[in-house]
Amino acid sequence: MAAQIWGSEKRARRRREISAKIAQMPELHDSKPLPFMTREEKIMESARKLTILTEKMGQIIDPTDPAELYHLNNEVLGLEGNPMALHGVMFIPALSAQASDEQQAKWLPRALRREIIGTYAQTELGHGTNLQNLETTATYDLATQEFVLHTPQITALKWWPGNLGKSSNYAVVVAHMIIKAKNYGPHPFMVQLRDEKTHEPLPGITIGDIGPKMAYNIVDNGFLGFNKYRIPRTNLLMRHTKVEADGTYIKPPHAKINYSAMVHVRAYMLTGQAIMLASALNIATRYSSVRRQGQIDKSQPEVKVLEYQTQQHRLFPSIARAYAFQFAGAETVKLYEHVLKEMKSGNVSLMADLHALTSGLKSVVTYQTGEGIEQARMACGGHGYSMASYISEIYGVAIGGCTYEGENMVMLLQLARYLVKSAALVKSGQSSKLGPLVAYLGVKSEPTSLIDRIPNSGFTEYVKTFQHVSKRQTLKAADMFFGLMEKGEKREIAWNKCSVELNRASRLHTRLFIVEAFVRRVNEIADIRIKEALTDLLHLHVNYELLDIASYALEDGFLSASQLDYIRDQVYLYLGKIRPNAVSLLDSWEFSDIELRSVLGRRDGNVYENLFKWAKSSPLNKTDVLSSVTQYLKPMMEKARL
Ligand SMILES: CCCCCCCC(=O)SCCNC(=O)CCNC(=O)[C@H](O)C(C)(C)COP(=O)(O)OP(=O)(O)OC[C@H]1O[C@@H](n2cnc3c(N)ncnc32)[C@H](O)[C@@H]1OP(=O)(O)O
Ligand SMILES: Cc1cc2nc3c(=O)[nH]c(=O)nc-3n(C[C@H](O)[C@H](O)[C@H](O)COP(=O)(O)OP(=O)(O)OC[C@H]3O[C@@H](n4cnc5c(N)ncnc54)[C@H](O)[C@@H]3O)c2cc1C
Repeated sequence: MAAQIWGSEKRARRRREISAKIAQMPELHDSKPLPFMTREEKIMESARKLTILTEKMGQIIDPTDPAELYHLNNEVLGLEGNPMALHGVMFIPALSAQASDEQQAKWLPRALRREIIGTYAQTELGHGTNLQNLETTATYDLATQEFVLHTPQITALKWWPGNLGKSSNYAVVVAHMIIKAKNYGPHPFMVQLRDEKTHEPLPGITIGDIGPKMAYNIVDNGFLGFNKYRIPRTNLLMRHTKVEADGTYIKPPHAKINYSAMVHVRAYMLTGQAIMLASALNIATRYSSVRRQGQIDKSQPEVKVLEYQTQQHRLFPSIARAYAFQFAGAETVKLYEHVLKEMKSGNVSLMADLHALTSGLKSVVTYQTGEGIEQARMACGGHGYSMASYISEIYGVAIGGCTYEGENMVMLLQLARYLVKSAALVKSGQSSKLGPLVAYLGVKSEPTSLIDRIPNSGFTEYVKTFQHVSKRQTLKAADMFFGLMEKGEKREIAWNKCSVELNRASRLHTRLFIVEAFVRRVNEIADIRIKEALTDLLHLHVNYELLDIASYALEDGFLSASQLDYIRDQVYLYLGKIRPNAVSLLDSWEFSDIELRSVLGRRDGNVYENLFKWAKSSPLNKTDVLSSVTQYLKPMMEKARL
């Protein structure tokens, strides 16, 4: 199963080997539980481990393999981030996709050797979503052949970029490029921020940390201002766009090619989200098979809470989602790598499809991951609320994904643009022009669903039902939009008035893609035992998801009430079938105790003894009487007693 999750037996084996090596290297372990550290201590601890990793990485992993590096970071540095999180996630990808060969030769080896630390500085205090209205400017000075970076007012301060505040000395900065008074829109520039020797900010740069956040606090998300700060012309990233010495602008082959670093993260973050969801579920499911509370049959002893159907219903559909996200994520990364290769050689024809797909997936996956993690926390009762479970930290980090890389509503609307264009093709009889991801929009469906009506139909009738609701909602939302415009409404106003319906279409389309990715994977599996376990999970997935969106299929009578009863019964049937496999389905992800950082989710199940040990190690328990008591509470009580 680990081979299915991680992509191959070799990958699963390598992960195991890496974890085993890390287990033998105490210098790479947290020196004390992270929840007991201040933010400064956590940052220090992370930097300490990061430096050792930089030295010893070659002994533990193949540093050229991104999957091994990702695993190493997860184990050693953890999900709260590290001082170089954005260096790997965005800085290097931005340089790789947008810098010319010559620029790459100059900067990439230094970045890869970690001679410099970089980030991606795009979002500003006043604007994040609406990139067209960013306010930082890069004005070309023809006389000196330099760009002058400037922050015209407080809202133009870069705000949020990870590791910008304290760790990075370079950044890819996005600024409006102005040449001879003409604004060419946002472009990426390579900018040195700090002196390489002293790490002091360079003159003309104002920089710092934006303060503590809901989670992810090892990362120093920062602010950055420029006061007429000059960089050479050749620091504009010039793989796709060029500015010649005389100010001549050579435009890129696709208007949005400079957005590729964002698409990179959107494609890769799906597996990251799957891992966080599976981690929280692993903790909650293990704990649920240790925790005993109440009886189902009063004549029997107390049961493990995992025996309760409500507990299973709370956890198992999310287990199925974690697998589904992992499989859909693997497909997306493959597609991204393919499109990136094509893009580098000038073929931009697939960018729109990739953008639409990743926009929808990013939004649905982060939202459902958040839902699943929160359910996992509640499934642990009181102990889930303790930081000893570590689930609240996983939740805080995971839901950041709903916001970064494009706020979810906004990204769903990006997918909706693509769906509406596709709907227009269907309506004008041009279905043959539909891309493969939306081809189903042009296919006539049966008048009613055949779920429960055709024996041994596998998952076909489920997929057709998801296709039907997605198609119907897309065409309905598009009709609403076109109808408003026909009535004379301006395009943008009509769009806003339909946006809730449009986003519903985007969600349904994305959920269909996730179901199909899960079905494709299960169909490929040769090992009969693995196939059987995953088929059960897929049964739960399709039935649970369909029940969740049933109103769309009921409103036009595509599903009947009796079919709905059947679907509901299937959910209960598969909850029971999955129960014996539940812990194993999560243990198969092979998270080590070091990586999970959870007292509740320990592999050995020795929860109570370790909870007590953990509590005793709380800094508050260093003394029996706190100074807050001697200074305030004790005098208050004494006064009251007089
Ligand atoms: C581990 C944790 C790490 C955390 C890392 C987090 C890092 C960050 O958050 S970095 C900052 C991320 N910021 C964002 O994601 C900002 C979100 N905003 C955007 O991406 C854009 O403003 C966006 C896409 C919403 C709108 O862009 P805009 O330029 O205004 O275009 P818009 O007018 O809406 O669309 C124009 C066309 O471009 C297309 N388009 C937009 N983006 C892309 C793209 N990336 N690829 C291809 N086409 C695109 C649209 O589909 C549309 O096509 P059409 O006209 O055919 O329908
Ligand atoms: C943990 C974290 C890490 C980050 N890291 C980085 C980084 O490394 N580099 C970087 O540059 N940035 C980073 N960001 C910033 C992040 O990318 C932005 O916060 C994000 O893109 C959302 O933009 P915003 O803050 O402007 O939200 P807003 O757009 O102000 O969103 C507020 C509300 O307005 C709605 N809204 C906005 N526009 C529309 C619209 N057109 N239609 C409908 N509704 C709309 C949204 O849906 C939302 O409900 C990070 C943010 C976080 C939380």
